[in-house]
Amino acid sequence: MKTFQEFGLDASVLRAITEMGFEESTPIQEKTIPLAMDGRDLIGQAQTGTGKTAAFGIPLVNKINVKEERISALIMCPTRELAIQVAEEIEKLGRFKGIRSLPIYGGQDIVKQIRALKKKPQIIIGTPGRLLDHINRKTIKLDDVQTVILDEADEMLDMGFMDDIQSILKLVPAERHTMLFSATMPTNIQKLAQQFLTNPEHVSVIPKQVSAPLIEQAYIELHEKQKFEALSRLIDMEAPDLAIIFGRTKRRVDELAEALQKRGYAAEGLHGDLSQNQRDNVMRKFRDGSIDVLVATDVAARGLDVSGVTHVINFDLPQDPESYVHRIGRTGRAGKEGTAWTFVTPREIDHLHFIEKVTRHKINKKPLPSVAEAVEGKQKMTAERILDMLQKEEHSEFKGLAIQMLEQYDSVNLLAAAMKLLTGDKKDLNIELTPEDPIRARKKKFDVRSSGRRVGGGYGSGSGSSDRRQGGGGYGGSGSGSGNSSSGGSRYPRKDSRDYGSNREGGSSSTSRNREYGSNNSGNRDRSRAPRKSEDTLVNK
Ligand SMILES: Nc1ncnc2c1ncn2[C@@H]1O[C@H](COP(=O)(O)OP(=O)(O)OP(=O)(O)O)[C@@H](O)[C@H]1O
Ligand SMILES: [Mg+2]
Repeated sequence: MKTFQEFGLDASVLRAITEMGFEESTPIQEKTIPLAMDGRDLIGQAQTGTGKTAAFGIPLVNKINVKEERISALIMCPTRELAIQVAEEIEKLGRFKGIRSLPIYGGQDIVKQIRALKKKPQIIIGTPGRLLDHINRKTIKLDDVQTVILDEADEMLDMGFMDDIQSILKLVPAERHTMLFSATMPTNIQKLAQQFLTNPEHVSVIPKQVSAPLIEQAYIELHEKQKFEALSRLIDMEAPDLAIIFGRTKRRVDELAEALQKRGYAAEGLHGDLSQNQRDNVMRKFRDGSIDVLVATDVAARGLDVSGVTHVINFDLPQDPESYVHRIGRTGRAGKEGTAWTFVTPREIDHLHFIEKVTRHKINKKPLPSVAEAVEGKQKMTAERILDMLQKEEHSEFKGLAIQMLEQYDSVNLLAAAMKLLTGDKKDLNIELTPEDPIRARKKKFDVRSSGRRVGGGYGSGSGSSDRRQGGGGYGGSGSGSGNSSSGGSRYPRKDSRDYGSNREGGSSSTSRNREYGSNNSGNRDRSRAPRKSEDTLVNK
């Protein structure tokens, strides 16, 4: 791997990279940075957690002229959380150079944003809907934009942002540098690239396995009713530093977060029905460790990067392999190890095997954790906490008392009693969650063709039987020929059960919302735009 010194970057950018603790470039960075520094348009594809943000962030920050008082770069992201996260990374990269960047997303006070825009940021990181709001209000002008980056482009299109993205791109001067990053390369992404990129270089760093290799994957077969008990035991047994638990619906997430709190875990829920403030708060707490369990819908599956997530638990099986890959990709990031557990009810086993097949990764079956294992895990945790305290030497005020007690009592008994107190008893509350329907593979519908398009193809797997009618320039089975309009019936409705609608920015522009939700003719998108009831009733049954 190349060191960052070898790219010929600005000293201030190098300093920022060093301060961020990056020593070597990741494969996607090694490939994209030189191309981007040459001003080449590019399409980038790489596994989760491999540094795609810095892959475009570094050359971008390197190139920006800090004297510029107008917006010279625009980054588009699908969700608010991602806009904030990407903005933070850009901010870090640009710190010593003095670059001004600003995230712009729906749900945040627009007046505040307008005020912040007056500080003349050079880089705007935004979600398409809210960006368009500002453009219409003339509070954002794109006349001087020289670089455009689309992050998680496939997700943006799946969320129905195609029209918005096109409107925005049409307003950016044609002479510009454009980079597009996407996990998959379905036809609509290829079309978008054709329309808006100039002779792009395809950069894909796709190993054989779809998911990051550092993630250990396991599943537990159980009944819906056993799930919560199993989860508590699993958390106790594994003692995660930080864990993300995925639930299928918003209701599920709310109930689960509350149930975990009742049991004494520091958990909170994250889904699209929360206000922006609430969402920011939850993410802040999770990042700073004041909660260690984040319960989320798929809203948190894409792109989110929280360091120290050691465990991902799929409380409910994800709807499709792609979602599985993104969910588990929240751990095992940046060269660290992680563990992913998935709960599967007996009726969902076929679907799990389908996920294994498409991701080409074996998911090992594990038994339900026993009470003994849970207890042992908790005890170990307590011992670790004590040793930790010992090392920090912050316990001197107790020493006097300890000496006194040791004169009267046996040391082993004393310590055991203290440990029991510290471990605490799990409150044995009876927790009942509303059951979710199982996901089942529709043998016919989950055919290789649709899977090849979404995942196999997207990750360049090109599994032998996938439909390759359109060849799909270098992306294996990507060109399955199921464009939006033709895909309608045969594609499985991957979004229907997701926390989806309100993940979009709650922008103030009703016009753009109408456009986003209403008048597009893609069967797939229309269905996913259905009212929230669809969350609770899986179409995929
Ligand atoms: N060269 C590097 N060395 C060490 N850490 C890095 C390097 N580049 C990026 N990172 C860190 O790796 C983590 C993952 O990066 P990032 O979020 O950009 O991944 P990603 O490829 O966009 O993943 P996803 O597909 O999930 O969006 C971040 O915390 C980032 O700071
Ligand atoms: Mg990313």
